[in-house]
Amino acid sequence: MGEPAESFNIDSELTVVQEAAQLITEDVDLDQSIRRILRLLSHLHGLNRGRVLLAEGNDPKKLITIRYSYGLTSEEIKKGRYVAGEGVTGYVYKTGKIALVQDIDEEEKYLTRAVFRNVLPNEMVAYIAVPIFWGKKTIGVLAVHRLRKRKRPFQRDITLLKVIATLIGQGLRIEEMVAARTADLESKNQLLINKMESRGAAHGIIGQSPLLQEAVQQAFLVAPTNTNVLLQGESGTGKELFARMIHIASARSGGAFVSINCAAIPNSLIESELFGYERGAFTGAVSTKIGRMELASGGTLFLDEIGDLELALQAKLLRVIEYKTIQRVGGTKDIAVDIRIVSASHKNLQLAVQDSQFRLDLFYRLNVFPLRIPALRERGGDIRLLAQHFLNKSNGEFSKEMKFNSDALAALERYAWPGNVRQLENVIKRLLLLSDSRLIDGHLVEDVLAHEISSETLISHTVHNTEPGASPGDVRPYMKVVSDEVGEIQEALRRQRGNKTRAAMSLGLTPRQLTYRMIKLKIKNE
Ligand SMILES: Nc1ncnc2c1ncn2[C@@H]1O[C@H](COP(=O)(O)OP(=O)(O)OP(=O)(O)O)[C@@H](O)[C@H]1O
Repeated sequence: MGEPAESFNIDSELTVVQEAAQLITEDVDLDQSIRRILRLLSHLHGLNRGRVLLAEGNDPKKLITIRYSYGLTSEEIKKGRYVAGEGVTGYVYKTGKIALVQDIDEEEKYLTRAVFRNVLPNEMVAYIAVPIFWGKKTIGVLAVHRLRKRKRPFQRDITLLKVIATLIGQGLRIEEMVAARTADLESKNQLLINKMESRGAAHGIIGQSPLLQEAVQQAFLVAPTNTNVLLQGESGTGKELFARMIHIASARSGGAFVSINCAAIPNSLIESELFGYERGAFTGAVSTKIGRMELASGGTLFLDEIGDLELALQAKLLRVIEYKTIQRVGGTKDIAVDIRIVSASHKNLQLAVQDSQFRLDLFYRLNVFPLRIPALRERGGDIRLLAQHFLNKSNGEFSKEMKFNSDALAALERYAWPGNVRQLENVIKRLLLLSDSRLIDGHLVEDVLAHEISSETLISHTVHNTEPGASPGDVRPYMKVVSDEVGEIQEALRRQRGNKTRAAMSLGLTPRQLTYRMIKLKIKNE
């Protein structure tokens, strides 16, 4: 690169600053603008091979790379990567101080990494690097070469470069804000379109993916009939939301929606919960209690985790379906009930039937209309919509105004979500609380997801322990067909250092379900 005529009067400095300010504030293409500024610095002031190095978001490795340059080859650009503290450029990035190397051949810290020495003029060459700030934080470095022999004082170059670095910092900030705003508006837009177009959205079911929309359509198809529905899907996929939607969209919506989780209540208590009891039926039954079946009469009974219901109770449930009557525990009177049953299971009930764990006749009665709720990993585009939905929700809850940048949404989309929508909601809350800027970026998302239990472990777990032919979505990961459940729970507790909530999550259980299983299997949390 030829050196320009020596021109260092104040006018040419003002020209550069003025042009730079104009380019940064007016030009939409920041790429072009920064390159033109670097070109001006070279042509008017002999500040050559200008480069702007930037960190990638909140990169924990603090690596900076050349993002914009003038007069560098693509090979040189590729080589220009520095960890914070490395060489002169890394030093400026790490400390936020200015560096002036009067003779690069004499400076030990100068790495000669991006540009080989023989490419530069065969005379004394200087290197100046100034930090680029974003508020008080150093986000990058602006660096140039110049001939040592030029008469222009270094101090003037440094002052000029500091002003230019400030302008570039502002430009980057504006660009980031515009990008975040655009990403934010785009995903809000999508969410609104979804809410307008999807029938499920009126019931809080967010998602546009074909598999989810198909499930929603089927749910609306079956809702007005009196048919029993069996919802199958992994934990946290939204089975309860579907059950409620079916109830509300049915002619029974004036009646109650009563739900019971068969896995969360000990079998010894389920019977009295479902059927109620008469006063004096057992010690402690001081007054008559109406059971959930009676409460659900005229409405819908949601039996969650039906696969966990023990065989004796399965027989009683079958009787209710057949005769449409119940007897309270300790009672003799038949009480007529008019209930529609929507049941749900993460287990493959057909396999449970084969294993004689579930009655075939009851299975047929419940499975009149099977509805499979897809796992989140099968619902690609829905992750963005759901993430935005939960971000809006959490912003309201915590009085914040956080946004995702596009990297954050892409990182959320790459993850396989073994815990499905429930896990996604938890992760979004955590991101909102952990982010120290209003913009949630991809690195923070990756950090938080790295602490989630690996989906591969869960999925391979699922597949290994499933009978051939069963789809992974049908079996909850923690539920092995041949299971060492005690060992598995102990291991999860050990890994989570005794934290039951986290251990439950890693097993795909709710904390209540875990507590119940621990009591049932006599597991102590040591
Ligand atoms: N499509 C969706 N749109 C919005 N929120 C959803 C959706 N699916 C699930 N959720 C939310 O995710 C959480 C888990 O959903 P839900 O309890 O219905 O799942 P589930 O399949 O019944 O889980 P489990 O099998 O563990 O009982 C709830 O907070 C629910 O509101």
